[in-house]
Amino acid sequence: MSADTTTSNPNIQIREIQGRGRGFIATHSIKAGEILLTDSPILLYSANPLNNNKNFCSNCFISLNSSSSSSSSSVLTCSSCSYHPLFCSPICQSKALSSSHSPWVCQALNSIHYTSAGSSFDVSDAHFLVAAYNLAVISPPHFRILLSLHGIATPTVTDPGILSLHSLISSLSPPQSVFGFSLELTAALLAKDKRNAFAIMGPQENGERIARAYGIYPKASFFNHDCLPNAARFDYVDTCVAGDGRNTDMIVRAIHDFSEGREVCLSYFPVNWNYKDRQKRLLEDYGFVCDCDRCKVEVNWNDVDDNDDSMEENEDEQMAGSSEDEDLEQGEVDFPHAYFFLKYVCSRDNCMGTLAPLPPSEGQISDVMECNVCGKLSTGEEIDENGNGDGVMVDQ
Ligand SMILES: C[S@@+](CC[C@H](N)C(=O)[O-])C[C@H]1O[C@@H](n2cnc3c(N)ncnc32)[C@H](O)[C@@H]1O
Repeated sequence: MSADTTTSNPNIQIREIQGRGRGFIATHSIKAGEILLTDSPILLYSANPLNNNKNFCSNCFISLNSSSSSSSSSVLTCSSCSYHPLFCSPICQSKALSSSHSPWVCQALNSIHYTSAGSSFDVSDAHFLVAAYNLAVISPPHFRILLSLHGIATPTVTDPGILSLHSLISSLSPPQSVFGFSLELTAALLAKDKRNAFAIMGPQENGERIARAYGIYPKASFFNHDCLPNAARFDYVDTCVAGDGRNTDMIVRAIHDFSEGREVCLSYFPVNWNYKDRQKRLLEDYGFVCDCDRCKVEVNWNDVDDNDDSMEENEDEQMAGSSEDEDLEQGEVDFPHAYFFLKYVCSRDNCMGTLAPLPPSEGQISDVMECNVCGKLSTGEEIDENGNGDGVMVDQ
């Protein structure tokens, strides 16, 4: 099955790249902050479907306390559900009841709700499978796209986790579709999810950001990984009009200028992860050994094997010593990518988000950087929403 590899941005194109499958290549020089891709999910499912629904709309995942959503008095529910998913508006309720929360999904999630305590399956994986088998019925073209994404299951499925999830879905009498229902299909779907799902992060009441939902994005799934990415993804789940279906769109922007012919890469996790954790995650969840420029340097660090904070320590050493020419030279050898952390990693405590400039305006690159985790806008100093340098930190 071939995937649709067209994009609406003529400056990037999906191509086959040796040893990396498909990926995005810049077909023109790219400007810092440029919007490279806007993508809508073909499938969304809650990160915590059974316990954490009261704060977010179960359809569009906007915060029910957000100024963009309806007031809490008009929050709607599904009368058939014992775990009470909530909807931010009549539009979301009606969309959900005919798609993501169809009668079969409703019945399946209720059943999972009753059987999940003490069971061996992962509830989030179970919810993904319910959403995916539902997609096969409500939107076969989208299901075909899901099947065309990267990720294959082993020919003989023996993984106890997959076997138990398949038996659970089987007991829920999934609706019939042209794609059928089989252990192989269940395993393939789980592989697609593992390789391609993006977490949609949003702030909780205490300000901490958690994954509210996971989404499969048909175009963004073609971004390969680099431990020093040149693009970053932004989501604005609480800042759009509830029910318009666009607040779960993902926007990918260039972090800095780069030239035609370069591959456009995201980092699949926060860039401050150390070498060992990065390699482990990439091998276990994505099936490859990373040999990017940063990994080629960090593989030689002595403390790579036994120090979990190796990257941070080397970075601190480099920054602390940078006033001395001699130390700087040594730091450049040990950690030539320190500039990335100084320039493109958020300095807010415990944030570690990636910074990219706001989109260029009339060809002019913006000097306002936005953090893709905490949303802080900054230039050299903190600035407010209107771009004024008054020392105010802006939460979004
Ligand atoms: C989200 S998909 C990216 C698109 C994928 N290359 C394709 O052909 O559809 C993730 C998969 O791409 C491949 N990949 C991503 N980054 C890579 C890298 N830096 N080196 C090698 N393979 C990579 C791995 O197979 C990974 O599981």
